[in-house]
Amino acid sequence: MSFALSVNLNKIALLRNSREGNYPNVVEHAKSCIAFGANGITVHPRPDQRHIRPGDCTELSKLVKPLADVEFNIEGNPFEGAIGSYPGLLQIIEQNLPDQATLVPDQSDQLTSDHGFDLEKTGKTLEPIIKKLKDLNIRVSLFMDPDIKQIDLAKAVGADRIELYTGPFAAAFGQNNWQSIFEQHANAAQHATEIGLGVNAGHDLNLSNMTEYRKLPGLLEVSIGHALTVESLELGLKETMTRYVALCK
Ligand SMILES: CC(=O)[C@@H](O)[C@H](O)COP(=O)(O)O
Ligand SMILES: NCC(=O)COP(=O)(O)O
Repeated sequence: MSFALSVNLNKIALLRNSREGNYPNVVEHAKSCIAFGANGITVHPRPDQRHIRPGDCTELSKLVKPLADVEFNIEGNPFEGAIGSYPGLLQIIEQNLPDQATLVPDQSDQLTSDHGFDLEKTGKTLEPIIKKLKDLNIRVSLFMDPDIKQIDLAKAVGADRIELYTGPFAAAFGQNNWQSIFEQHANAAQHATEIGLGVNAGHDLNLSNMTEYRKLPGLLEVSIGHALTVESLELGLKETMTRYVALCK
């Protein structure tokens, strides 16, 4: 059992954006996360630019792409076009050529991601987008609920990987029904692996619930941001990263 840890920097950018200036510095923070063992850096720009901005993607891409063993992952809604100074997710991806693009079916005004794709509705529109990204040598992952039928459709539209949406697991963790939710995720992950899809996971994972989620069969990568940022307030970034790196082994 060993999988990659990609650190999501949205919340570092959110803190920076609360004032003028560049403090905390997102790129310096990325360097520290990498020095403490991160295998990847994730960003999820949104049209309101409340956290990660297009310029951050450029700077982070410059930092991460020359590093052989660290990946850059850009997440977001591919159907979001340009709004004001926001150029749209696909343009950001095409300009920065990340190792991985994780496509997420958010509404533009969503507080955070809260569901996977319904590919019966959006599969046909996604298919050419996925092909275009893959032609640019970008690995494409789709944000999905643990639903076998939908996962089959993810394979059919050409995705390389799925990212299982772990919000409901995280919300249930420690209560009576978390094991049954984990079971659903394990079945979905097993099935995805069997049909040739890689399995990533993310949303509200933390040091506590990762002690169980790390057992997911075939898990290749977790992306973690919100809790990791909060935990580092108490533990410090180095200790927090050290604990995550140990959980990912
Ligand atoms: C797809 C996903 O689960 C994450 O990207 C998460 O939504 C972080 O985004 P925010 O930081 O905007 O909440
Ligand atoms: N893809 C999930 C992600 O990047 C981080 O989500 P969260 O830990 O901020 O909830």
